[in-house]
Amino acid sequence: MQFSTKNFIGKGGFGLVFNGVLSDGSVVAVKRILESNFQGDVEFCNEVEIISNLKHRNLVPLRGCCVVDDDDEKFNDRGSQRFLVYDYMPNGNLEDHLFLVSEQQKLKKSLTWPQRKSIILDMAKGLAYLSCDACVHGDVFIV
Ligand SMILES: Nc1ncnc2c1ncn2[C@@H]1O[C@H](COP(=O)(O)OP(=O)(O)OP(=O)(O)O)[C@@H](O)[C@H]1O
Repeated sequence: MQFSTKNFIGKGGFGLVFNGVLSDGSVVAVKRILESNFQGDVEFCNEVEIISNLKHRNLVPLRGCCVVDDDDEKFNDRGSQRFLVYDYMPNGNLEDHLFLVSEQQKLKKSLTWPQRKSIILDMAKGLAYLSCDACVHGDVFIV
């Protein structure tokens, strides 16, 4: 399965993220998992099912997943490609808003302290919801 580079949004620790549109017209972010050979397809789908049932206003909704068998283009030792499909968040990532690194970003107004406090409280509410549901996030860092 190929994605056009013009739809590339960003890269994270686990894969590349592309912009896409579903048949119902909704805009999504599709993450192509690059390093997924630590678990099998069944475990992967089970975990995705659990996560897709989590609903909270401060968590990006996971719409679903896709596992494609592809022997020609191996992405892991099982020969399958894995994709996670999320609602598309149009305002960019939080790190860029917090740190305004690029020249283009520096032209924007930096977040005020009350805005930053509100963001961190919202993050804490999202994490509290996850911990109540006995999920381990494992990908939140304090910098
Ligand atoms: N749902 C989304 N909507 C819009 N853009 C997204 C979405 N998810 C990810 N992105 C973009 O893709 C980039 C990579 O996201 P990803 O979740 O893979 O990694 P990360 O969380 O930024 O980093 P890491 O996985 O290393 O912790 C993000 O920085 C963001 O710009």
